[in-house]
Amino acid sequence: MSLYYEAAAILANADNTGGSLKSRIYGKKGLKSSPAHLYALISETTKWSAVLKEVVEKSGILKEERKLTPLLALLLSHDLLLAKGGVAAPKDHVLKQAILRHKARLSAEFTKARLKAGFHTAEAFREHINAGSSISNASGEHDGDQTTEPEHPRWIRINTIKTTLETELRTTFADYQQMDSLASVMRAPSTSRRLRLDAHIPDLIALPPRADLSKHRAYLNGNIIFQDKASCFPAYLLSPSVDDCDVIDACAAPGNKTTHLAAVITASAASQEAQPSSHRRILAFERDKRRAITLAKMITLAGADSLVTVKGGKDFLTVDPSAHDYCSVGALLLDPSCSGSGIVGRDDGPTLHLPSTAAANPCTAPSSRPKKRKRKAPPVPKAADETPAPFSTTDAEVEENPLFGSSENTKARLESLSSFQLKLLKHAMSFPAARKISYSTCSIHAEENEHVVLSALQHSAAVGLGWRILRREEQVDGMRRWPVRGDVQAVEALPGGKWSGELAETVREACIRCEKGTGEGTMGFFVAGFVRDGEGGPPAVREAANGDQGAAGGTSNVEGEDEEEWEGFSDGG
Ligand SMILES: C[S@@+](CC[C@H](N)C(=O)[O-])C[C@H]1O[C@@H](n2cnc3c(N)ncnc32)[C@H](O)[C@@H]1O
Repeated sequence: MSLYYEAAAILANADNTGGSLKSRIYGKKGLKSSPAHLYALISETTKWSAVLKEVVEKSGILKEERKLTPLLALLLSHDLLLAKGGVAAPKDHVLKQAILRHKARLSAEFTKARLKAGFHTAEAFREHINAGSSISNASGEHDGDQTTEPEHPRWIRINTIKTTLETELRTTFADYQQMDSLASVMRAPSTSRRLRLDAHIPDLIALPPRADLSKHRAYLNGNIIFQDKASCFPAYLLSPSVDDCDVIDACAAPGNKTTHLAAVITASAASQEAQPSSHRRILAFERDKRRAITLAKMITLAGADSLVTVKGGKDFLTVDPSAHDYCSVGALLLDPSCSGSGIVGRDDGPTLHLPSTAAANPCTAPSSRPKKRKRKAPPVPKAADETPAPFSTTDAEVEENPLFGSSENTKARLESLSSFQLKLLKHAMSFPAARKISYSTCSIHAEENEHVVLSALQHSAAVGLGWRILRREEQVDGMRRWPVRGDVQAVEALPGGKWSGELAETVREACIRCEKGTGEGTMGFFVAGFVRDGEGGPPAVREAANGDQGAAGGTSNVEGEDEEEWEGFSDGG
């Protein structure tokens, strides 16, 4: 029986493997247990670990059972108390016997913990923990659906390709009350009928945290799309006009920003009485073939097929900007793979709470059992009271956390990501007719954000081509009004940088940041816009194009394919 030993070893992560829990389990060679079983056991145990820690400590079993490490005790007590099939081991197995000896005591402590948390039934307790809620408001202070801390709202983008805000307010949200403040929505129970029209992004609404519309017809038919507010910034900031002709989404899957772009373009064409689909295209690149399939499905669901051409399995960096097909590309949206450090629920996902070996049942005598162990127990990770568990199990699609590991790993990873991101940005700048670019990440790290922007701005090719930052006062209304701007220290701290004074302030003001965990209800995010002034532009270039026009500056970085891997889609939903 290796399940519990294998699960403990994975949790301990002694070899410091990077990546999400899922990728670490499924990528591990030579496992005896089923990866699915391991994953379920570890994630469920982690979810319950705050409760189980207390149960294990109060029962005093760690003092009595020398075969049990804190990790094994957590995993086994989880299965004993909560798994349908109980402990998954033959009845004479040493671990099963060790935990079963204390079944009555553990069950009693578990019931005490439930009652202390204010739940009169096991089902209610289970629901509470499954909803990702903590037990910090225990001790009888449990307040039902009402939460005390602001949570992340459920952001809904109205898909204006298929419907309108007014129509949805009249139908899908007919029985909802429009609130004056986001706070009153963020603090409301998930089932409450409250909404808030967003103050910055058109056609975006906030619903209470965890509001579940996933089975609603409006969601299933693509009239509404779940998309974090911050994730709506890039397409809105870019706001390509009819004059911008074709638009590239360089890193498109799963397609939140592509479909938003399509909606923005459709709206701008309607306001200018132009026909979007007859002249304009969105070219959506996605180098991962599997993810390109998801992208295509999302585009169809959003009703954007006539506008979007999916370039599935195609690496944007290998595209020749001077090729005839791209001569009318006037705007590019770049939302490359990043560390994902801004994603809500990534670093603050389920935390593993380890029972302390020092905690003993005051009624239990210290163990006199022999110390000899047949099997070397896996090393014990730091208790999560000090350090969060190195993974998040919040989103099936967002499954890499490349920054897990030592600080050297983090530094190296950030360097590799930012050099990939810069390469992508410089490549985008080399499209001959391009006049607008938006660059975004769901990272909170300056290395992936302000530093990439500044490095691009001071790159000779960008300077030669006339690229500059899109200043705050030039931005679309909602972005201009958004209060959180670039980080001053990040701007001034660019290694080897010359950014200070007025110039630095202009760039800092131009950069847009979102912070997670604030009353704004966004994830951590960064976006900046670039523009190029001057003559030319897509229609003129298109007319003049003869298929062999060279890319000015020739910065198409196709050499040395980037080693960067898929880090997960940026939106967390
Ligand atoms: C952060 S996600 C994009 C999320 C997307 N913009 C959205 O809003 O739904 C980055 C995506 O870019 C893809 N990607 C990374 N490098 C690429 C490249 N060089 N060319 C094309 N796609 C790339 C990844 O496979 C991944 O699907």
